[in-house]
Amino acid sequence: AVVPDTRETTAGKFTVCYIYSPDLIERCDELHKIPMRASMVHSLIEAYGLLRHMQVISPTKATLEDMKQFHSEDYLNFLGKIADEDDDNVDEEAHQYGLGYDCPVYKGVYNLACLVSGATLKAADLLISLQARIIINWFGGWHHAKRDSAAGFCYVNDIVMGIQRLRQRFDRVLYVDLDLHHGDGVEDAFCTTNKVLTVSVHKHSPGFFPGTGSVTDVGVGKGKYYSVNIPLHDGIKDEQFVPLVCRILAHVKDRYKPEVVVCQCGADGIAGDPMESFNLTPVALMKCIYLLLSWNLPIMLLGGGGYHHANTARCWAYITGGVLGRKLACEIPDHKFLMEYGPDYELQIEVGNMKNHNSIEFLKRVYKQVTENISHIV
Ligand SMILES: CN(c1ccc(C(=O)NO)cc1)S(=O)(=O)c1ccc(-c2ccccn2)s1
Ligand SMILES: [Zn+2]
Repeated sequence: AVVPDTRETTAGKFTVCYIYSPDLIERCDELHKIPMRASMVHSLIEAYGLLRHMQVISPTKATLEDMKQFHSEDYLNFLGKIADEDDDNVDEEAHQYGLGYDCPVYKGVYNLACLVSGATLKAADLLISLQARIIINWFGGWHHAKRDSAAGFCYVNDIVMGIQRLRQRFDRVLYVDLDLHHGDGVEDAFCTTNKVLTVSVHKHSPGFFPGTGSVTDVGVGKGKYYSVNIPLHDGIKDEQFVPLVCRILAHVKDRYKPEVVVCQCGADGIAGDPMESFNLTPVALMKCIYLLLSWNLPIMLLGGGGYHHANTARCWAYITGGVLGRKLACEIPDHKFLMEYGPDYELQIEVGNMKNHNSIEFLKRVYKQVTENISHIV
């Protein structure tokens, strides 16, 4: 595996920036589906002593103007209205903006939107200003949110805003989505342009959220063939996932010659996740990220899904250590959330024994279709 050098950059002492602020963590801890996950991720990275090897950058809140670059004013005004307690007819309108079940209405949601968007915009600004080559933001990666609605636990699409910001300085942006779910919100935002190439590898099965992202979904108009989808079935393991994804990414790199990379590293495909779909270990994500790092392009790593909180923290701490070229102890270090890592208290995640529904023939067919699509990239 290629490990990036940690030589000093021209601009500063550190090659790797880590986006963090207590306020950002507290807001993310309030997220309905992943309570306290943000604190667990940050605490484990801190407990492994990794913060001293990175430049820790506190994000600024996105303004309404910033968020209007992607989201509709109506939607943002509605999120703002929720913040005002006295407005009780919020519930009727809520559903038209995708708020309700999966994205519950709650008072702090506008503040969350500003912080989460600001964090990824800050990451983009750091890459644009050449202040660092690798930016880590485990509190972003909300890939389902649409221009005028929340979706799939995502209230705002920080990734789309970050990519739009990167486009002010870079001509061709590559977006890679390693989350279990199709990165539909990001693909939708850029499916008509050849200036952003989106690659999403995900579970694609009847009735599985969000249902989009088939291999024939290639983008439209000028964006045709600049949306790449790698649909998979339940049970895929590292040994099949890594060569498939890395070979496809290598083809994309050769054809598209991206200038900057954004990678969503959702951990809900890791064995043991309540989504019970893929059977990956963090090593699979790490190997895909090492390939991206080996290209020596400016890159932003984002979080995303991950519903086994301890495994998600294990995964992103492991990736953070890998990016820094530092080996992490197998034993989870003592820290505030140590008890969550029982009974083995180890960093490593054992692969599960679920059935693998991805036959060799199926994977060969997907690979053939995807590389056929990519061959049209000019
Ligand atoms: C809204 N859904 C999403 C949306 C996005 C994600 C995601 O992680 N996207 O990256 C996950 C579930 S959903 O309908 O599939 C589910 C809601 C609740 C689910 C659940 C809850 C507990 C255990 C297993 N699944 S899945
Ligand atoms: Zn997901």
